[in-house]
Amino acid sequence: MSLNVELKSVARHYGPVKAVDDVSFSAGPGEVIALVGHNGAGKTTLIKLMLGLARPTAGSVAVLGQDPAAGDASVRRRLGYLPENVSFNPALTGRETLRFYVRLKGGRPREENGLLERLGLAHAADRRVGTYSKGMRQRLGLAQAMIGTPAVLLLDEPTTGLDPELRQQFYGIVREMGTAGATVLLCSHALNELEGNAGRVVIMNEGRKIADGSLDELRHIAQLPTKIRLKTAEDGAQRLREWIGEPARLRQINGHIVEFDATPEEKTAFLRRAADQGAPFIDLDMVPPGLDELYAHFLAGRTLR
Ligand SMILES: Nc1ncnc2c1ncn2[C@@H]1O[C@H](COP(=O)(O)OP(=O)(O)OP(=O)(O)O)[C@@H](O)[C@H]1O
Repeated sequence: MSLNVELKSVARHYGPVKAVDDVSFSAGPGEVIALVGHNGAGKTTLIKLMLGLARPTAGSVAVLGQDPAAGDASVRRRLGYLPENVSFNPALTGRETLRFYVRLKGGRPREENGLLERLGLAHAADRRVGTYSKGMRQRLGLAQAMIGTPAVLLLDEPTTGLDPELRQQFYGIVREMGTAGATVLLCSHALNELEGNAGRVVIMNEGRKIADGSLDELRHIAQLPTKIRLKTAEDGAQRLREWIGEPARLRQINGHIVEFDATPEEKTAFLRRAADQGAPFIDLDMVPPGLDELYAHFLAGRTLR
């Protein structure tokens, strides 16, 4: 598979601060990747390195096969970037703003109109940006990043200021971009919404990459327990408790719902036993560890490599 982004042992130091330290990372077409980490973990610096706005102190960065800091305009045109804090000239309309960026980036003539439509801003296209809500400005920022259908899209905290419905629309657009072959890197603190919207997660801590993989891969590495929640008939809780055994592990949620944590092996053994013996429950939910739990696990010091 060809790679759209390839970082090899990259470091970026600012005096004594190791903003990025020995990070290797590659991404191919169609990958939607969540880049997560505490404040100051090095996420924005990584994005700046990929944009060519910062040069590595050590190691190499290649985006679309080129050094992004070398100033090759053809590579820059194929990169889309939504900064953390978008700011536009409030006196220009949405359409004028986008038209300006389309020209700057060498986009298609009148490309702004399709983008305004796609981002749900057509109705406000001729209003001044100064009158836009935060969510509208954010969508205008995304439209700007999508000019020229970029092969690599770098989005820093893209859903800040968007309400839940707009967030869903936003992730719909991100999925479409990924399906069309773009590499999308989403930098965010909103772990719960990244789950299900990013196929791969990269966790940064103090400039270093401490985990990298799909949620399933990270779950496999972390070996965190799955929550098993069982529902019984109104009068069946006691019988279920006795059947499961190990009362100390059980959490009684209410009169007929019991929950416990199971390692991957215990989960399989439990399901086998339930199928063989006809367990006394009427419904079962299994909740695997979420990204927030995996994040906490990897930050606790168990590094991937
Ligand atoms: N131009 C700079 N000069 C000095 N230090 C810098 C510079 N840019 C970043 N840093 C430092 O490098 C570290 C990583 O910063 P970076 O902005 O990459 O983190 P981040 O993960 O994006 O954080 P946040 O989630 O708060 O945006 C921080 O300690 C920051 O203060």
